[in-house]
Amino acid sequence: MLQGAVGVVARRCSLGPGPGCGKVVARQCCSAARRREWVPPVGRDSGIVVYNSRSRTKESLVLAKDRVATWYSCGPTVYDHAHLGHACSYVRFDIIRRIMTKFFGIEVIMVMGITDIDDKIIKRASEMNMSPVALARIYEEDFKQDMAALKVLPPTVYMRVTENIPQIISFIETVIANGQAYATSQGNVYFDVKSWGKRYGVLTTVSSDTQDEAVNTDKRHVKDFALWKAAKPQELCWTSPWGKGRPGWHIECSTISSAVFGKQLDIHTGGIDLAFPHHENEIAQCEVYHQCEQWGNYFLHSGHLHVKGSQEKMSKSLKNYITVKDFLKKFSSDQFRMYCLRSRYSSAVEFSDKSMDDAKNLLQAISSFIKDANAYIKGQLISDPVREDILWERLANTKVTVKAAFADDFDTSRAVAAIMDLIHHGNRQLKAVTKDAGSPRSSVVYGSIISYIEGFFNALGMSFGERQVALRADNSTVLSNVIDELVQFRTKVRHYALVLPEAAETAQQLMQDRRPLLEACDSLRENLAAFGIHIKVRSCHLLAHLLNPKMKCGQLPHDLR
Ligand SMILES: Nc1ncnc2c1ncn2[C@@H]1O[C@H](COP(=O)(O)OP(=O)(O)OP(=O)(O)O)[C@@H](O)[C@H]1O
Ligand SMILES: [Zn+2]
Repeated sequence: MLQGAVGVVARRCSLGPGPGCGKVVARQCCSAARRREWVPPVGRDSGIVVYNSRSRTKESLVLAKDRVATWYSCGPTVYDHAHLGHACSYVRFDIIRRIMTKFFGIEVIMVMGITDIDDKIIKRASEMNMSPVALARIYEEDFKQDMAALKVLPPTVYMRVTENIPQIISFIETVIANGQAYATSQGNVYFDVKSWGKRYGVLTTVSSDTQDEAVNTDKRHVKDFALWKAAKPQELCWTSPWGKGRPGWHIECSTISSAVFGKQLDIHTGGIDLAFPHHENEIAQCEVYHQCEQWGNYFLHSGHLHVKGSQEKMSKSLKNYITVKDFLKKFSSDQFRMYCLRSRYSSAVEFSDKSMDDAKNLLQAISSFIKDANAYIKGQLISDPVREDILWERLANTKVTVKAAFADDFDTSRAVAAIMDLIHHGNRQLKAVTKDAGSPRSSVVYGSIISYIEGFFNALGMSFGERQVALRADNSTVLSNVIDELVQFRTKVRHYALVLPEAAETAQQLMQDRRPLLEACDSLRENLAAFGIHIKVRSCHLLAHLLNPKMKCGQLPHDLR
């Protein structure tokens, strides 16, 4: 594994002279008025330079904890099949994640939020005459399957919005208590953008200074955005201090990220369309909630995938999309990955048959080189003598170029070009001849080249040659999600069965009534254990307390011991 240069980073404020500036800094050196400037975090330099949308320039990626990156990724809104635009964004970030892990030794802890309640979900569900939650579950599962088919590594955890409503409500309460949001008589809660002032507009140049009174709405100002939306009649909703309703879009990600990582977040990613307003609003909310100066140190945005000749991104609403499933009927995930590798993650890309042909041809060239080199090593391909010294040097240079390209904002196209150049030289030396002159074979250098090239592509989520692994990801992902659902269902049933009233007599009776539920949970746990699935039960003391603060462990139902 190649390791990036690391060192403790204690930096000078980049803002130049000013009160308190110019010395070795933590973040607080800059006045609020100039706060839109990004301040390098204190931590360890990863050895990678990234384009940071927060500072709008390339910066050294400094991680708060040595070789550990906390990463929040905005996930999909699950109301339809994923298309190639989504695939492009998630595959590109998957490549980045793999580069960080495999080439720079960084452990990535990634959280992805799943938007499983929103206007589009509600609309589609009503068209299909089903509940929004059921619809969302179907497309969430579908998304996970598509990602597995594209060999995108799952995040460390997926977090659904609907499973974090109490956390979202309490987050909003804090933003209100900190004076930056207001509830209206109609049961909506808005972020007060105007009074956030110059702090608004971190990622894009937008002004909060609008005099406009909002029309036909209960907002104070046009730019104010919803943290909580009052429910329309018949809509799925949750009870809140502001009445029945549901969360706004931006608050979901702020809450979920904060619930897992607190106020420390190294990397935040999403497609470029999310920079404004979504990420801008997430930043505002989190900085109010955490009362901090800089939430989210690095914002990385992927460029859009366009259909050739179109200015518009591939999108469901524009109906100009190809679903991942349809695409994979014609092409392989390796071919799509190669298509993605050929441009930098942040640039816009055109999708066309020609671009897929180019990706296919490159893969073909790599495969045929690996085949030839293998044949040469085995003595099935006879060649004139090889200049080994040149090849060893080429190989060493390629490794240096690849590492440098990756360290430069994950320049995958330069890295692939370096590999293709190595292949070009490898091929040039393999001059097939019909007559074996008995000269010694240069097996080791070709073996090393193959091993490096295969290692390179495997590290990026692809596979080549004889060692190609048949993926059975689809089934295993479905199974693992089914298990998740089952375990969650069991947890809910147990929690329900364990909540008892204070009055001892009623509690005893209810405990008797609910015993079958707990026994069923118990036997499910035992039965799953037979398949190697172990559900951990919470400690006896905690459960004892839940059940009845006075009850002793031995008195607990079987499942709780
Ligand atoms: N054409 C595209 N190219 C690249 N990334 C895209 C494209 N379309 C969506 N994304 C990204 O996919 C991720 C999930 O997006 P989301 O589920 O919100 O889809 P969406 O933007 O609603 O899609 P659509 O516009 O098709 O309705 C986001 O990070 C978004 O930026
Ligand atoms: Zn988000």
